Amino acid sequence: MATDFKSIPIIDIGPLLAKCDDPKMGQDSGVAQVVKQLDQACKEAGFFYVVLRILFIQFEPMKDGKISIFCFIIFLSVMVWCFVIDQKGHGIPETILKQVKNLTRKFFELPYEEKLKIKMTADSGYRGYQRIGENITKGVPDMHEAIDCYKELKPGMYGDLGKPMEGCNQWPIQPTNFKMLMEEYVSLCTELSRNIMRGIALALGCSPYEFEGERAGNAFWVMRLIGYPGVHSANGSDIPKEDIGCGAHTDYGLLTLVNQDDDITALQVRNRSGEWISAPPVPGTFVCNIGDMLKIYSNGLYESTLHQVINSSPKYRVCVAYFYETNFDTAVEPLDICKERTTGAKKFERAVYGEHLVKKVQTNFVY
Ligand SMILES: NC(=[NH2+])NCCC[C@H](N)C(=O)O
Ligand SMILES: O=C(O)CCC(=O)C(=O)O
Ligand SMILES: [Fe+2]
Repeated sequence: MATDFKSIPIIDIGPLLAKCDDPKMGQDSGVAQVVKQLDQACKEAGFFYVVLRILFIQFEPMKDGKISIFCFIIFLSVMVWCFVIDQKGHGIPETILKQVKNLTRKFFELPYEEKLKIKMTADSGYRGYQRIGENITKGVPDMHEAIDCYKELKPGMYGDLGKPMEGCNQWPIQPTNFKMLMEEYVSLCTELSRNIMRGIALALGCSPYEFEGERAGNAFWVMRLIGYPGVHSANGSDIPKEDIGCGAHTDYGLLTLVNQDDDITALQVRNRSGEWISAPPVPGTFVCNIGDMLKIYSNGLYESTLHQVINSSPKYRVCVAYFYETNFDTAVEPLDICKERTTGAKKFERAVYGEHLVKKVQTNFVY
């Protein structure tokens, strides 16, 4: 149900995060405002940015060179207060967003043989390193390399359903502290996603906990550390050859958090008339988008929007995408309240998340 959006909205979710553990959060006016913005963004684009903390870009009283001591003291106190809030762990500090991308870049800079030490195979549960062109989208090899990680599935945990994804993540020894940082990052993203999903649940007219318990109380997750080579002019030609870094696709679960490089615009989102709208980097934010399971739950009120990646810059682009999903074995069907809000009829058949994932993974990689 996407519209002809021309840009992707930016939402400051601070007020939602401040109240997200209060069962009465739905009655808070700050939360209500965030929920309204989430609802609109999910209906119109299926994509939005979340700002984790308000940044002071410009201090107004300093603009014309005049500044009173009083204003300056207020300014300093606000800065100190923001610092304290940050230390309390509301939101994810921008330094961690950067570190995760830096370590990812360092890994991709290693020699190919080194990267192959954690090579992905079907036997590794599709966990590990995939070379450029190994991931296939709609029959075409994607011009990216990546490390794919998934929440660990113990042998037999979900019977035959889980079998193809069973395995442990493969972490490189170099760069050092890789595993530790990435695991910390996953737990921060999991918590943040759960909280954003509380806002989305309210936006759909549900209880804030609609996507917990049986549905996503034991949320499965996926993380992809991705590198897209830059373009180079071929044989002295002035026209650089543009490759598709990642072909048009939708994401599979509930909500994706994209932590992209700060200086390259490459991610594009398709609107209703088929135009590709850029999602340029906004430092300190995540680009969030809706996955196939949320499209089903919402009976199409929210869509899992098609997107693709084209890196037409000469620079190598790094992106870390975290995917928050339902429980692995959850059978997803349109929620009653969402059927009422749409045509009344059920637009999608029930789907088991794990089956959907396995089908996708087995067509993405042909081993
Ligand atoms: N898990 C992902 N989101 N992978 C990226 C999407 C590309 C994948 N080959 C697909 O067709 O879906
Ligand atoms: O690189 C990006 O910006 C997005 C990657 C993506 O869409 C994906 O891995 O699903
Ligand atoms: Fe995606």
